[in-house]
Amino acid sequence: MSKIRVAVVSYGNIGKFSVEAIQAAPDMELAGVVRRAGSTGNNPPELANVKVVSDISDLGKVDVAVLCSPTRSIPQVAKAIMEKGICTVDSFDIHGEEMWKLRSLLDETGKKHNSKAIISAGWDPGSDSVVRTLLLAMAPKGLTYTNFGPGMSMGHSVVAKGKDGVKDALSMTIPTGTGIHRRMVYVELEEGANAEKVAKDIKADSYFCNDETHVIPVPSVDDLKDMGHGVLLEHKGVSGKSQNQLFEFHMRINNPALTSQILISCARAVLKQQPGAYTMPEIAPIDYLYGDKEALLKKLV
Ligand SMILES: NC(=O)C1=CN([C@@H]2O[C@H](COP(=O)(O)OP(=O)(O)OC[C@H]3O[C@@H](n4cnc5c(N)ncnc54)[C@H](OP(=O)(O)O)[C@@H]3O)[C@@H](O)[C@H]2O)C=CC1
Ligand SMILES: N[C@@H](CCCC(=O)C(=O)O)C(=O)O
Repeated sequence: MSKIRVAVVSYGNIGKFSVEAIQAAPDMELAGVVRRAGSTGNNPPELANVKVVSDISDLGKVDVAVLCSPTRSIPQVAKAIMEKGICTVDSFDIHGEEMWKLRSLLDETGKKHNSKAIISAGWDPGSDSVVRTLLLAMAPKGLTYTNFGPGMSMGHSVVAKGKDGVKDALSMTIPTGTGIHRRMVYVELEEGANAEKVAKDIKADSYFCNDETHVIPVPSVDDLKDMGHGVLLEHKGVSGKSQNQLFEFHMRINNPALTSQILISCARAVLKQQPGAYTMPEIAPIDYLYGDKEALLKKLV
């Protein structure tokens, strides 16, 4: 059987780990990497034997594009690629209304151009969304708390890094209980940058404005960086008419490695869907897996 040809779009943390996950997948091959600067950019040594382009059309046949660009650029990047008839997966991490807007946009695009997308497919949103869904099926009434970290939020770090005057940033998520978090943002400033203005810009951003946020200038962000993260998901509720059902889902992880593995599993699943856009809870879990369906189900069920 021919392998699924996968392109990685944007080569930051998630892009790098996505290339590794594709190389480790028995049913996939890397079609190439799409970067803003293409082959003329400063590409790292591990891409020496990989085709690097600035336009996905230069990669020949691509079945799925794994989008590893900053979340706020995803609507534009995904739409343009889906219009070429190529499927996409992304880890867009703005929950609620913004997620729904993206789903609606890509659902319409997919139905028009015969392409498919799985959106918001990292670990949160992503696999945690599936866990939250199952917990509700197990105890429909009750409370769910998602407690992150402590650990590095890639999404928050990208946003802080994007502010004027910031050379590099690390946003640490500190859980304070019942789904509430404190954000410790370490910033390496550009020469002459105004630390107060940088702090104000970060705290005003919608990624940060609802949480207690501290912005701390440091000489080197790299000296502090550790991409570990984790979650404790708690659900206490009612099954039928019986109270006090308590569930916990806990993991400690390398953030980009897990995010990328989930994106690659979604790259396999997306090809099995009808044209349109989906979130992870909408996909049959078996579609994420490599292997014979009957054999897998005999083992898993
Ligand atoms: N749902 C989830 O669970 C998770 C989601 N994420 C999401 O993944 C995203 C990427 O994270 P990460 O890899 O750490 O980020 P990085 O900053 O390391 O990488 C992003 C890459 O995108 C490209 N890029 C940079 N700026 C722009 C721009 N303005 N427009 C388009 N492309 C740009 C660059 O690649 P190049 O130079 O090759 O063009 C850059 O290296 C985050 O925004 C986060 O929201 C991350 C973890 C978990
Ligand atoms: N979307 C997150 C992953 C979930 C953790 C989180 O949302 C946080 O630390 O705030 C990320 O970008 O790393």
